[in-house]
Amino acid sequence: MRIDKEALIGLQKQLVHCYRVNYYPPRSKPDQVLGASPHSDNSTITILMQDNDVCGLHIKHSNEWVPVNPIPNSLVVIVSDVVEIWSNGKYKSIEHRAVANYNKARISYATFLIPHNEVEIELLDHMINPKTKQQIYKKVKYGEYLRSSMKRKMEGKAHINMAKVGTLA
Ligand SMILES: O=C(O)CCC(=O)C(=O)O
Ligand SMILES: [Fe+2]
Repeated sequence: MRIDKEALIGLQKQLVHCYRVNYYPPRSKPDQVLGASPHSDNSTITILMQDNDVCGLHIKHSNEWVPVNPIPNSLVVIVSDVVEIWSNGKYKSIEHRAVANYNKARISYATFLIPHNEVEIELLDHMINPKTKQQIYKKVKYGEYLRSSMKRKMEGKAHINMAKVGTLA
């Protein structure tokens, strides 16, 4: 995003990490249950650790669900909504879901890096395309963005619309 590390940390005002452990019990009919519904994360970035040998995470790519199979001793870094807003849609938050497995339990550990509640997130001026000058996102207070997205049920990326120009918050 053509921004140095210190400035990036400054934009968050405070480095807050939220942590979630997801447990997907074994299923006899995995295609009839959904582990985690399609969503993008409302954080800045998410760092995910998955079991070394149990698959379950899928990302949406070109309108298809693509499995992200675990690579031993590796972490998955997920670009999330705040980066999409800062970059005016250039770096998109990735839509993902988790599916259950036949007779096999899975655990994933997610760390969400989020800005301080009072921080106003808005697109960075230098991320505006000089040709189109189009501004996709408006200024939103992170705490309000977080609360508004948590009030909704997870429906892909529908919640990021509240930060779009022309949408009444
Ligand atoms: O279990 C997974 O692989 C995904 C979990 C997830 O998307 C989340 O906790 O936000
Ligand atoms: Fe997620």
